Amino acid sequence: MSDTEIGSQSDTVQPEGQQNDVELKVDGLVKRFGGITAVDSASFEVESGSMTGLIGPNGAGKSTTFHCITGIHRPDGGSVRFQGNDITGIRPYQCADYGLVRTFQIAREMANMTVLENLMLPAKQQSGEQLWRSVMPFARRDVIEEERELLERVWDILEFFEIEHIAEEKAGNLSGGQRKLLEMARALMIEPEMLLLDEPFAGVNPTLEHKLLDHIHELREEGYTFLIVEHDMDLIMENCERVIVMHQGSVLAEGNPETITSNEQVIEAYLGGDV
Ligand SMILES: Nc1ncnc2c1ncn2[C@@H]1O[C@H](COP(=O)(O)OP(=O)(O)OP(=O)(O)O)[C@@H](O)[C@H]1O
Repeated sequence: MSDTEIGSQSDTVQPEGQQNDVELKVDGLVKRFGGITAVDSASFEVESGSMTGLIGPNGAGKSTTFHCITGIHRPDGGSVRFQGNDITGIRPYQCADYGLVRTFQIAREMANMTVLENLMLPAKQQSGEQLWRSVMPFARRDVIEEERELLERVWDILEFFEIEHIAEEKAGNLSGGQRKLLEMARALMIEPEMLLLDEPFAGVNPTLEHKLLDHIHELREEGYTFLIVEHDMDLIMENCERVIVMHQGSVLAEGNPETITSNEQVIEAYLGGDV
């Protein structure tokens, strides 16, 4: 284990050249909003331990697909399987039980909480901490031990993201880039196996963007799986080994960056002929 290793994912790292397992399988996914078919029979797979980019022009259905996978929207058709489990129509709060988590913008009500408090919260919700546990004397030792472990994890994650110095800062006072780091740190508190990142670099300055990318690569080497929606095409092509292109609700192409950038349909539909 490296000093910065914060998860228990290292066991799942695939030796080079070995066929990876499928982590996420989306099959014939459909989501309609009234007369609009936002996701139109989209099918794709994400390999375990991979860094996969999901790209496509505005309105292609990327966010809706994310929402369907993580239970924010209930799909109208198709299925979603995660590590072989059928999670179609899952509730958002159930995702963490499966080890699947997506980053969320820091909600307004969290802005008044410190970075530390923001990190404590998801793990507490996750462990299902209940009031009775803290008032029953026989449970107190457990609670204290749990709190201690939780704080240890919080500080490990703060160190990993190099944001210990802002631990006591209110989330609302952070810069855009620091917020993105906090969003990812919060997701990691849930101890996921796969992270879905929706535009993780939006509004992030180049220095922090590099830092964030380094962290993602480091986590990926530990065995975490990433599916990233991002508008910055170059960034996806340089950092993801696999790219899925959505267009008008469906998957137009899938493959490594080289294949995608030379795919005629992609060039026509998405890149406007300018690769
Ligand atoms: N809640 C909703 N109600 C009605 N239509 C919606 C809703 N959410 C998305 N849509 C529509 O579904 C289509 C797909 O939208 P979606 O946000 O998934 O695309 P996207 O690829 O993420 O786009 P962008 O890159 O611009 O964020 C669009 O036509 C959008 O207007």
